[in-house]
Amino acid sequence: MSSIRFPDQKTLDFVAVGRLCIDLNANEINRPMEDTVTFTKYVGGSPANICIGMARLGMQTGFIGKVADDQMGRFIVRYLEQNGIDTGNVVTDDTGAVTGLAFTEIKSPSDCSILMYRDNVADLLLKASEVKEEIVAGTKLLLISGTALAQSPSREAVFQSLEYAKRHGAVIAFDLDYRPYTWTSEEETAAYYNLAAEKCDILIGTREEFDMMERFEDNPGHDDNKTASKWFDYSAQIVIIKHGKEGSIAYAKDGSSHRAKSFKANVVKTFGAGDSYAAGFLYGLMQQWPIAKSMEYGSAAAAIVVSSHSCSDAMPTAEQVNDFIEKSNAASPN
Ligand SMILES: Nc1ncnc2c1ncn2[C@@H]1O[C@H](COP(=O)(O)OP(=O)(O)O)[C@@H](O)[C@H]1O
Ligand SMILES: O=C(O)C[C@@H](O)[C@H](O)C(=O)COP(=O)(O)O
Repeated sequence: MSSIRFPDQKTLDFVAVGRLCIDLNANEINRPMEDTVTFTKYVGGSPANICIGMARLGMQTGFIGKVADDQMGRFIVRYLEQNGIDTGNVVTDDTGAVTGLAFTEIKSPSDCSILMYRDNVADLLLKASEVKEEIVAGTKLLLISGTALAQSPSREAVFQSLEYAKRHGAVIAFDLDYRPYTWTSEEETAAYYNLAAEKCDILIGTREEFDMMERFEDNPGHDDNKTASKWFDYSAQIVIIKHGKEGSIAYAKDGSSHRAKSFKANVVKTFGAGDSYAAGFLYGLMQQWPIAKSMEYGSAAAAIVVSSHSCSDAMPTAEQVNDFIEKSNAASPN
């Protein structure tokens, strides 16, 4: 059994809070940005991608965020609605803020980077007073994402969501989603990440992201077990540390640990791996599957997304993930 108990009698399974942006993914792959001239537009932003992933897997979902009052903002809201995501708490900015853009550079299947345009973005202007208590009260699982902690007022909006989630018994997952360019100081970053993490039941991050959080601590060996153990003194029940293609390791409050390998994939680009992994893993936990099976599901969803051109639009359905796992296991048993 999964060690997490989700509340029942809620109208939504999953609500994410944070950024709604646009990804512009290079069409000409395997070359630098300087030589790239055309891009395909997708909805992006890590929490948006995870929410779309959960919706594709059949979960009842909703989003708390802010979009620009422009064509891009309307494109985002329309796409969420087409995917059955409740947009009742997606607020439209009225200050002239813009939509965040992420241009992706795909130099090779293993060498990808992102060029972010994030000055005066609408997503960081979500206010605490704009977070509706009823949407958080009505969900089994709330996901927060670290980038929304980078500035006020979005930072306070995240803490308000956490307060509502605690008040109404929602399980809270934190995808660390550390994007250095959004932050001004490493000390400030670590302080706010740690304050938020103390309140969360599930922490998911890469080794590098946890290293950033351990700025004030002593873990010179970057020991995963040491990293995870600390959080069990707070609210955490599961801590996952991701290691890219090397797979991931989960630690649970009951003292168990679980490793997941990555699946073989025809990798087009590396981004999107973490978001699809989070969606697949959280979906598994919500089915009350054991942690190891949920991790396998997340890894399979990630392999599907890294083999595709987009992040959001490539999020798989449960049927696609099941089929992928079956075929992969048949091709290379164990
Ligand atoms: N090249 C790859 N091939 C197949 N699966 C991958 C690859 N890279 C990552 N994954 C899967 O995605 C998961 C998350 O990837 P990771 O790179 O650690 O996260 P992030 O995208 O947040 O940096 C991994 O645990 C693995 O299962
Ligand atoms: O999060 C963003 O703003 C950009 C994403 O939409 C992007 O495509 C990406 O980087 C996904 O990140 P990952 O899943 O952590 O690899």
